[in-house]
Amino acid sequence: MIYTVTLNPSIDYIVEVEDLRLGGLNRMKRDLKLPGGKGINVSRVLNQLEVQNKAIGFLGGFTGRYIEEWLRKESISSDFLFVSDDTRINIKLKHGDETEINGAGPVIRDTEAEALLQKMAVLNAGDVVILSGSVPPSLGADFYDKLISVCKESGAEFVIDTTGSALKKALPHQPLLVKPNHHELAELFGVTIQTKEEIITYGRKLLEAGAKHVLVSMAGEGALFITEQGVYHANAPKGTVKNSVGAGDSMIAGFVGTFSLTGDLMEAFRSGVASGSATAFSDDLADREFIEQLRPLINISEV
Ligand SMILES: Nc1ncnc2c1ncn2[C@@H]1O[C@H](COP(=O)(O)OP(=O)(O)OP(=O)(O)O)[C@@H](O)[C@H]1O
Ligand SMILES: O=P(O)(O)OC[C@@]1(O)O[C@H](CO)[C@@H](O)[C@@H]1O
Repeated sequence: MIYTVTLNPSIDYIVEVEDLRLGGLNRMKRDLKLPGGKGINVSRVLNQLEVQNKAIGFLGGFTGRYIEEWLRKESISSDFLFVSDDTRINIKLKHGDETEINGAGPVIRDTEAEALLQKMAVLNAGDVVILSGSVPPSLGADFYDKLISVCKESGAEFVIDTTGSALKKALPHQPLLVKPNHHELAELFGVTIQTKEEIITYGRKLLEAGAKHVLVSMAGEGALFITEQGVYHANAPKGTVKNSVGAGDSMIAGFVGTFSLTGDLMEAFRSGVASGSATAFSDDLADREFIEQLRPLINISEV
């Protein structure tokens, strides 16, 4: 079974304005509320790919109920822990460019945190746990360490999609996959990255530190896949970007979902890129039909 863990879900409030006037009254041209949070996005795309999975994490308040109801309507299996504070609302402002304003997240009490760890007792060897996104500040920076320990004790594999020291600390525990974008990779090492060669150099360092597979996404430039066997590049198809929020999560869903169904790394890579691009070219996350349409357009070559 694949589990996605979203410690800090959100309603993504997508707001489009014609011309952003800071300090003035702006009227929305269009707005849209979507369930969000990285693990939830991964679950929604896995569901499109008909890969069985369960979404877990914390939800709270009216915003949490909105997300729970949405997931129920999409028949996404979930087992969230309900907390007393409200799940956050993240603003995604489209004004020619994309500006994001993400909330810090609700207060999670110690008893609630403990109860989530208890839920993880269902894990078995062979399961894959996808740990994605930020950690609400009240949980403490080491909460991912605790979740990783639970995964390791049960023999489950884990994927981690986060940044900074939480990602660094996870590497020696041999995550099945890490997927920084090229900016996050540069930030992780405190460098600026200009070329594909530099991405490969720093991507390899993640392998050396323990990751089993490394995907470095580069938005419209596609992605690099770095493994013990070699380094591969995939192009991204061309299209009109509608909403790139969740493109990275879709890529993880495509990769992990296809890898779990086929065990084929190159097909998983292809599926990851097709899913990421299908989301970038959609208002909401990618649907199955669009992912299938883009899949043949992805060319993979060894670097
Ligand atoms: N402009 C684009 N054109 C085509 N494909 C795109 C574009 N942006 C994203 N993608 C696809 O999605 C994948 C992941 O995108 P990106 O590198 O932006 O990840 P990310 O920064 O983690 O995304 P996000 O944080 O917005 O979810 C890319 O490798 C590519 O396949
Ligand atoms: O604040 P975090 O947890 O880092 O990121 C949260 C978030 O920006 O990530 C998703 C897209 O990847 C959105 O659905 C959501 O709003």
